Amino acid sequence: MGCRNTGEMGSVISRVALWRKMDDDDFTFCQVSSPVDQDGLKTDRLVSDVGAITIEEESSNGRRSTQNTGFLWKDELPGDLNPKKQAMIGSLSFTVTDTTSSNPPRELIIKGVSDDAEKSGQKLPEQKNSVQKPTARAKVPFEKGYSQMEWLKLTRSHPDLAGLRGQSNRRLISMSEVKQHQTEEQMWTVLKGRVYNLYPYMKFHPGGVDMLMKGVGKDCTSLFNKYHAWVNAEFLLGKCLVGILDESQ
Ligand code: HEM
Repeated sequence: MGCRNTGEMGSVISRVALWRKMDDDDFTFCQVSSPVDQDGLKTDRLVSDVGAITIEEESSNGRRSTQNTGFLWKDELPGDLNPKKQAMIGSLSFTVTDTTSSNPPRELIIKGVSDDAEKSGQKLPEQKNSVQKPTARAKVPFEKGYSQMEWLKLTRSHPDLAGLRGQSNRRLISMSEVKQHQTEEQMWTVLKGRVYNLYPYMKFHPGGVDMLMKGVGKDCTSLFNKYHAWVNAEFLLGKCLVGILDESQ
């Protein structure tokens, strides 16, 4: 593997590529092609534009503006006392909300103004994106021995977490049958069209037993998605699969 230097590096910022030689684990720095010639993009122009973007913060009681200071945050007051931070990056300006601060809520505003529009004094509409403070998550400390790691270990070692006793887990199951399984050891739920026995997972659920109990005997898909759509339940509960929901009934 090698590298080429095709262009003259006229701009202040030179582009450097890190290449790893596959054969000897050695690392080499070298310049890569000129900003214009490879993909037709005038990247040196972009770099200089970036150097002129404005980042400014707007508080609920008004906006301050500061000069182009290059690609830097400008803090005129120390720490949280400073309601404004600003940096210039060409014709773009950013307003950033600090949702963790105890100050009154501020909004995130990202606006882009073209050089031409700026020069002609023409004002373009601002784009406002409100940033929502996430709701506090109800952390439930897990009991010793009931971490997700322990759960994964159990799924690998337990022969029948679903309680199938030899039955197939591809069987079609009606909703009324799901409702009947709300007993000790058989706590069925429907999640994304599949029927699971939640009983073995109860004490491992990071959201707590009470929360998971809300899903027993019914389709918990919407509750599940409300709290953690990103959780890979198919993987976590794979060994608890009892069957497939029969949606025709
Ligand atoms: C049906 C299968 C379910 C599985 C496999 C499951 C799995 C999980 C996992 C892995 C987490 C940790 C997520 C994280 O830290 O990012 C979690 C948290 C949580 N789950 Fe579930 N869950 C299920 C159902 C439910 C249901 C039905 C509810 C509500 C009724 C619920 C409520 C919660 C809550 C409130 C948390 C937050 C706990 C925290 O932030 O520490 N879960 N769940």
